Amino acid sequence: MQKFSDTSVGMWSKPTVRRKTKIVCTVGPSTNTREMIWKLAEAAMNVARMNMSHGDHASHKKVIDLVKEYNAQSKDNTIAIMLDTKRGVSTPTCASVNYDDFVNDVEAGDMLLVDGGMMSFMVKSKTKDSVKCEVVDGGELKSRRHLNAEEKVQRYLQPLDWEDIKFGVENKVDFYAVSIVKDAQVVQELKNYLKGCGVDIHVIVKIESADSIPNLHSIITASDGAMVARGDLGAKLPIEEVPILQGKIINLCRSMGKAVIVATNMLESMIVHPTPTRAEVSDIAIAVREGADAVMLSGETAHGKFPLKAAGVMHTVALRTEATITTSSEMPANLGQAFKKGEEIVIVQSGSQPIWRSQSTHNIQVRKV
Ligand SMILES: Nc1ncnc2c1ncn2[C@@H]1O[C@H](COP(=O)(O)OP(=O)(O)OP(=O)(O)O)[C@@H](O)[C@H]1O
Ligand SMILES: CC(=O)C(=O)O
Repeated sequence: MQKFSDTSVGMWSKPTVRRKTKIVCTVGPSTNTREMIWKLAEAAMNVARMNMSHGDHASHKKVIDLVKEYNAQSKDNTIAIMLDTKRGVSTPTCASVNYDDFVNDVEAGDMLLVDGGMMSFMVKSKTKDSVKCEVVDGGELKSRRHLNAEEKVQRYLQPLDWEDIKFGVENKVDFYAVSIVKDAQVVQELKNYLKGCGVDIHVIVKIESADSIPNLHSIITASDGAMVARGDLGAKLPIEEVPILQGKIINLCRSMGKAVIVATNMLESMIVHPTPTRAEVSDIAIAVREGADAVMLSGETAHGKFPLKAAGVMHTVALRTEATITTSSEMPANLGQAFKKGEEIVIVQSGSQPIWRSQSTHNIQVRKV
């Protein structure tokens, strides 16, 4: 059990000035109590994310109920609920992968990246149900680490994903974040299913594989928004491509009137330290200036020592950065282009979910017709 030295919520009572960029907080062992959800909600959280790689349905249901309880009693604040359907891997002694076709999808010579590239294994041989590897970059294999097989694992919705999706429908969540979407078909399949269930759950595609990059436009068109999942992106593509892709995905989403979340490592050092690095602060400010609708905390709020401080830093940095964005000097990239004399334009208030856009600086998207 974690010991929390984070008693700092009193430092920032519920913000009186409205922040426009939304904050997604991953709820985990550090924050899954009534007290912590209340404090996070009052401090900064707009969306509670549950990572289905960890915990079980019973523990996630408890969090969903607490968030709904908070919403029911709160007069002026609503927290949205997001299920991240990603599934994890491994036990501490012998790695096992809960991906059905894993053995068929890898070949001798493939490099497997573990825990966002912290370790790598080269595939040597395989049997009907196991894969033998040589350790290339070693390290400590903790439980439930992610494993990426470079470009080989072609992802589609797995039986376990469907269990999570049905769980989300039963519990009326607001968003799914769907992992490793290779093409728009996966999104369509899910959207059709949700339509059949008569529920209004928005689908956020996680852009986290090189495979999805050529199909970005169609994937995002089919979805309600995208998440720049920098952890996996950085494990599968050269790391220097990540900030470039972040800018591209944000611009694309904005030009299409879709929500966009920037995720992973935003305040990573605050998992163990009470203050962030200056680089982390800049990272949040850059995402806000680039036009992200939301920024996300992962381990910082899920299992960190200072979840409330981390949420507070994200709040103040986003708020301060927004104050420097003026519509005259910092118009979205697509605006100048759209307003050429003689061209027809449509102005759309993007996103039907007020949780994302109603108070956003980035809420008006313009595109050519
Ligand atoms: N519901 C939970 N129960 C237990 N631990 C959790 C839970 N949610 C998150 N964690 C812990 O917090 C860490 C960070 O959460 P996060 O959602 O970033 O997951 P991740 O496994 O690192 O990867 P990803 O974000 O790529 O899915 C996890 O690795 C896990 O140790
Ligand atoms: C959030 C996530 O899944 C990633 O960054 O890979």
